[in-house]
Amino acid sequence: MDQLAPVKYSPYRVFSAAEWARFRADTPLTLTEDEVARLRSLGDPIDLDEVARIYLAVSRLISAHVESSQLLFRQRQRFLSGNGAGQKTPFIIGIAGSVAVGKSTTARILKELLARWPSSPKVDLVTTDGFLYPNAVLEADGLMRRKGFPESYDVGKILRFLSDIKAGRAKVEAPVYSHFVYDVMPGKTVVVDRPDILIFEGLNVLQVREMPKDGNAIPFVSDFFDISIYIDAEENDIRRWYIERFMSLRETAFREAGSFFHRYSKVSEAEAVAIAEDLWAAINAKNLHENILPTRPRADLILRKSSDHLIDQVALRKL
Ligand SMILES: Nc1ncnc2c1ncn2[C@@H]1O[C@H](COP(=O)(O)OP(=O)(O)O)[C@@H](O)[C@H]1O
Ligand SMILES: CC(C)(COP(=O)(O)O)[C@@H](O)C(=O)NCCC(=O)O
Repeated sequence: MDQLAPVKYSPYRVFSAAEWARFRADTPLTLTEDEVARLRSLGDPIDLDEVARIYLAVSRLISAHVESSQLLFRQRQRFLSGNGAGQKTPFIIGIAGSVAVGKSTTARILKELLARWPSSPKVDLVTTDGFLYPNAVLEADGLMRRKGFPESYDVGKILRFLSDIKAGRAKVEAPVYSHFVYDVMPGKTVVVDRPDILIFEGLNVLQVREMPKDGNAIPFVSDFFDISIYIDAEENDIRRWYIERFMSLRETAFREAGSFFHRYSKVSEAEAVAIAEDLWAAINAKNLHENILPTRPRADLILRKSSDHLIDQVALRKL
């Protein structure tokens, strides 16, 4: 008897961008070209076509999840309180991926699109960089070249923040980071006040940790997510985007005296490229290999970019 051909099982169904675009169905395009221009990060070429091709279907899918979780919540409340009333808790979306892959643009576009759905008028966005330990602490612990690695974040603070949000608490504060000064801003916070959706974006949001031996399991950050997205691309492309962004910032933000990288606006172009390459290789690429890429299989949705920064493939978890 013939051997059965080995079947490759994957928890994902993979779509080309053109196939994925069809799931937009009749979702209206509610953003303008100017709004997209305002939302995109430095070096990201995203335009209205990309929003229509990829992001409308993503927002439609997420919105279906939001609506069904709101329905489930009301039904559950009928069991708990007898009348279906009660404070609904925010739907949380996690967005993960490498440094310089374009997470912030995706997060900002989704924030605007999702806020236009009737089920989720209030959408907040928080980035995990605010939860990094301040430079003074990282310096004292010898972790300045480990920024973005798991040990550089106050994970307890992240878990308390997300658990307050999920508990339905009003006016929960999140700390804020400045890329310009390259540090957490002392005393500066953003207030998250019972949104319909919270988007929580950062390198390490899908990370798992070792279980403590004492049997008291601590939750993972991703335990609080209702849906998660990983932004993916070839490492060589991400590296190039990182270096190009560094070189553009050298012409703009780094020129200002208060910028942490100000000194790099004064070195030669070749030296600046070498510095960016070193930051990429010694910190961000290492973190990508060790801590970020291994979390990709945990995402519900993977948006894969090609070398032009535009999404050419979408993988959706089947279950
Ligand atoms: N040194 C810097 N100075 C100013 N802005 C920066 C700097 N580095 C990154 N940014 C901006 O910070 C945001 C987050 O960047 P990053 O953490 O690399 O994630 P991503 O590129 O995936 O959004 C982006 O909008 C980027 O343009
Ligand atoms: C601040 C970051 C860790 C990103 O943080 P995130 O918002 O993803 O938590 C990253 O942009 C960074 O600064 N990495 C350190 C190496 C570098 O300067 O590129």
